[in-house]
Amino acid sequence: MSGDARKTAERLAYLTGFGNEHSSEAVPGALPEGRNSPQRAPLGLYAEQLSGTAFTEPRAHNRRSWLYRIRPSAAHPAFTRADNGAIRTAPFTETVPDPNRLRWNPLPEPPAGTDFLAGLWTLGGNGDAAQRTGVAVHLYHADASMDRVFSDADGELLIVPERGGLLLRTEFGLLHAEPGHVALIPRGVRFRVELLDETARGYVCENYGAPFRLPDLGPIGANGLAHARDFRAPVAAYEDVEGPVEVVNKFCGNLWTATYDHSPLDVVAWHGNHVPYVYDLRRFNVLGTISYDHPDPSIFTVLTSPSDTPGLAGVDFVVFAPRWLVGEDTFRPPYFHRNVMSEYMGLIEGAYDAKAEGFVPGGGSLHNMMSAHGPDRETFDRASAAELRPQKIDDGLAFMFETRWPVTLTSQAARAGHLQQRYDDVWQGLERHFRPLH
Ligand SMILES: O=C(O)Cc1cc(O)ccc1O
Ligand SMILES: [Fe+2]
Repeated sequence: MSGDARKTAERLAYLTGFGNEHSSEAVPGALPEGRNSPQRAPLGLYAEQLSGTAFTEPRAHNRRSWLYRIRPSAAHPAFTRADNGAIRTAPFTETVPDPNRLRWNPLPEPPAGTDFLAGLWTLGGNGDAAQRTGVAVHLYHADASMDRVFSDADGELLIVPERGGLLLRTEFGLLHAEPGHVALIPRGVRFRVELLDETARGYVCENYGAPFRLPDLGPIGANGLAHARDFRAPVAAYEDVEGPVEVVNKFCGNLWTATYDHSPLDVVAWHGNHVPYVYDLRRFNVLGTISYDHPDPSIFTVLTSPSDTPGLAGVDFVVFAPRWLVGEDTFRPPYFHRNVMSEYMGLIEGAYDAKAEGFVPGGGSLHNMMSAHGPDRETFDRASAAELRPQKIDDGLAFMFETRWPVTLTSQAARAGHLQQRYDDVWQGLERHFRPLH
């Protein structure tokens, strides 16, 4: 934690727009004009392409950036295996998939000196990182800034801070994320997390699949949900540091480490669309009913990672943001349901309208494929009797990672002391009210 880091974070400039062909140079003239790879790159820099999608993927989904750096990334010593800590990767085989409704309290305090990487704790996931399908759900709890640099070859990282601001120093420049924002680090991008407060806590969706993109809007029209212009990418900023820097690389489930003789955050200029970004969830344009019934929460999708079946996401990132409820003759909280998709939910702030108690900021719930869930008894009773005036829900910020495949727990999540033992009880006492007319 440092006051300087906070000042730096609060003064950052950004490039705006989702998926744009951005370009940025920290030193004038560092970006070549009219070509990507001139015979000699400007200012004695090395040109390097970073591909987040195959060269040949459709233009609309293609992600790549060109980086102009002090040393080429190739100039590094061999990686050797490092301890994986509490990080686990798909395929998840430590436990059998569990059909029960599950809920956790927040992660316990980390040992002093725990950085973001050491503080990552995997709850579970699905798919297979090496096949580039599925997700992992992680939580983190850290109390120290990273000295080392991390990159994840297995997937992109959607970081959802719940407590404590973060300064993300990336190859592309700096990003600032506070609770209520999300930050995305694309596959393979090197970064370091500095804490802006005493501790930092939150959630991470590691997406092995297709990069998150904005959902199509269909009949909604050209505007609404998350607006492309609200996504902020960094401007180029580089470290010119000679000297030992530990670089940790997550590859097919294992951490590997190498000590470089320079900082790999040495990109002086870049252009492209495979870039990190931050987004303030409070900018989400929440749409919902203005007549009756509770819309499906797909209406709250911020970002989606499509799978190979149209309409069936590898994972959707969904936010339950402050909004008005005005539905007439409508049970307004989330309905009872069973879903082919699997739902991991977390809470960034306040409360969630389907749960009166027990679902707390920093905690999470898992409602796996077809598991029956919905409002707890207290919420059901209250909402069934409520007077249906226009009502503002403005005391909470919850989110969901909704995935097409069941989430299998790690053994640490299945055995965790912070796993709630009696979650099923929230649906106890939902009495029968059935009264046949004769
Ligand atoms: O609370 C949940 O389970 C998430 C959810 C919210 C909602 O508004 C409708 C369906 C749904 O799965
Ligand atoms: Fe649900």
